[in-house]
Amino acid sequence: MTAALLELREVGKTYAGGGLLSRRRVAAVRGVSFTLAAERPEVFAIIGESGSGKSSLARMVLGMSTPSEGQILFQGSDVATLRGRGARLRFMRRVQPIFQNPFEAFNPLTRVDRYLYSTARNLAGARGQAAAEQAAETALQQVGLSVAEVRGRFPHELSGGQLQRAAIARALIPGPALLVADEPVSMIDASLRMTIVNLFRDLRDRLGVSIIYITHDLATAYTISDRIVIMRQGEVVEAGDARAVLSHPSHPYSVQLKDAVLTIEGTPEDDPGSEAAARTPGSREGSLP
Ligand SMILES: Nc1ncnc2c1ncn2[C@@H]1O[C@H](COP(=O)(O)OP(=O)(O)OP(=O)(O)O)[C@@H](O)[C@H]1O
Repeated sequence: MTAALLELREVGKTYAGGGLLSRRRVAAVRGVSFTLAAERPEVFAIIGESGSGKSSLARMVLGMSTPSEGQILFQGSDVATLRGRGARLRFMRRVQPIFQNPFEAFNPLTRVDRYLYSTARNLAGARGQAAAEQAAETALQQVGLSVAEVRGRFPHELSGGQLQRAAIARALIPGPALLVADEPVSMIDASLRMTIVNLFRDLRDRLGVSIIYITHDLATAYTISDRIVIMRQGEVVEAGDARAVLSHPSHPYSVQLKDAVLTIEGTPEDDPGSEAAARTPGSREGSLP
C-alpha cells in the first residue's frame, strides 16, 4: 500500500507561556489528525481566526518545529525524526513553504532572478547558469511570469502580486509534492487575491501538487478548496468536503464564519452548489472581488 502524502496523528503543540520560569503553558494545537492521500492531489484549507493554531500547525508540517504530542508523517517518514543534511534536503525539495509576506521571503538586496537561480542550484541540482535559468523559466511560466519580466529587478521593483507569484515559482523549482501556504494572499491587494489563489487549483491540476492553504478567509478557501478543516482554539471543530461543510455547518463557529462570508458576499442560496449560487461571486467557480 502506498504511504499517504501527509498524515497527522493526534498532533499537539504546547508552548511555555510567560517566560522560561513560568509554569503557564499555551496549548496552541490539540489532537489534530488528518490525511492527504498520495494519489489524489488536492487543495486542503485550514481555516481559523487569529490564534487558532494554524501557523503552529504549518510550522510543524514544514519541519520547522516539533510536535509536543503525536506524529506527522510525510510519505511515511516521521518529519520530527529526519536526521542529517541529506534527509532534510530531500524533505525540503518535496515540501515547500509559501509565506504571507513575499517581501520578507526574498532578500531585498538580491535580484529576483538571481535568487531563483540559486534556488535551482541549491535545491534542484541545476549545474551551470543555463540550467539554472531554464529551471527558473519553467517555474515562472507555471505562475504566468517569465525570466524576462523579473530579470535584474529587486523585490521592491515588483508589485506584491508579482512577487508572491515569483515566490510560488521559487517554491516550485525543486518539484515539490506539497506546498504549505500560510496566509499567502492576506498582504496582497484585494483585486489580485483571487488570481493568486486560483493559481493553486491550476497547480494542483497541471503539476499534481497538493496545497495546504492556511487562511482566516472563508470566501477564498471555499472557492478553491477540495476539503477544509476549521480550527478553533487549537482544535479541529469541523472537517470535510468544502461544499458539505459550508452548506451545512454543524459547529456554531462554522455557522458564524459562514454568516460572515454571506454578509460580505451576499450569496443568496443555502446550497453553494446550487445554480443560483454558481452565478454569484461566492461560488466555487466564480471570482471574488
Ligand atoms: N513561540 C510561541 N511561544 C508561545 N506561544 C506561542 C508561540 N507561537 C504561538 N503561540 C501561541 O499559540 C497560539 C496559536 O498561535 P498561532 O500563531 O499558531 O495561531 P494562528 O491561527 O496562526 O494565528 P494568526 O492567524 O494570528 O497567525 C496563540 O495563542 C499564540 O499566542
